[in-house]
Amino acid sequence: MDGVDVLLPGVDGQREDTAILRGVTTRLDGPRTAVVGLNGSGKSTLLRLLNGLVSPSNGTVSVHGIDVAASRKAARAAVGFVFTDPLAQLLMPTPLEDVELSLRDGYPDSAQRRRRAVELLTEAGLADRMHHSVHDLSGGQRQLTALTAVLAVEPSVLVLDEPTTLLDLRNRARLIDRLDRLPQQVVIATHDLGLAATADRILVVHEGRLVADGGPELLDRYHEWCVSGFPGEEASALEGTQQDDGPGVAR
Ligand SMILES: Nc1ncnc2c1ncn2[C@@H]1O[C@H](COP(=O)(O)OP(=O)(O)OP(=O)(O)O)[C@@H](O)[C@H]1O
Repeated sequence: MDGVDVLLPGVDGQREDTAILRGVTTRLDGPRTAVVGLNGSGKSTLLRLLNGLVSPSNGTVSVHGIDVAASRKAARAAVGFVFTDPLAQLLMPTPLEDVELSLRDGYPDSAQRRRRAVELLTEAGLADRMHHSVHDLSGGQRQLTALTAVLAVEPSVLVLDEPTTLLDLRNRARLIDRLDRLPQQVVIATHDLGLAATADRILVVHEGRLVADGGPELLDRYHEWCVSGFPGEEASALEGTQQDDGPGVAR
């Protein structure tokens, strides 16, 4: 297991008896991985396998040597997950309380916990919103609050599902800069190809399969596939477009 951060050997991801992913075999060992694919291709399912939110119907998922299905609690501690919809994970009435909740194990002293929570929210640009109801925050402020609460527990892997959908350009740039400076391994599912381009590795998921794996240069090809059809797809939106599988195609 040395050097292996996240390993998915031959995983089939299943949700409520429906097979979504088929035979995904990969090892996510680089610092920044972006998962791209069309709507419904299986990106979120792939991400959810990493912390046991989805269980594989076949194969095993391990994160830093932890078998996710066997040790769900340990996997959830290791894998911080930021959902597309921040309200799905904000449990407390205000950002301050939510971040304090995340810090309860690491900071048993309430005054220290509060100081640390204020510090983290200030760093995230949320100093003037930390006492507001999370329901009164903008979508982007909620998303930044959720990210702050997840990072507060210092997970070793950070998984983000569509983290820029609610952000304005300034906060998007801030997020990209923040992710860039994080020590954690980061895995992102996104339709934001500018964000994906900041990753050192790109995985392309199509119809539940991992169809390509490569560096950021793969994004040009992915863009083309979105327009003209994926390798092996019979119907092509642009007739006569050459579909050269070439390097980078996983299968
Ligand atoms: N709980 C579920 N039960 C059955 N099918 C599901 C369930 N959740 C998702 N699916 C289906 O699994 C497929 C993949 O969904 P997933 O959310 O992984 O896609 P995605 O690539 O993240 O899509 P998007 O870009 O639209 O967010 C979709 O066809 C979806 O309808």
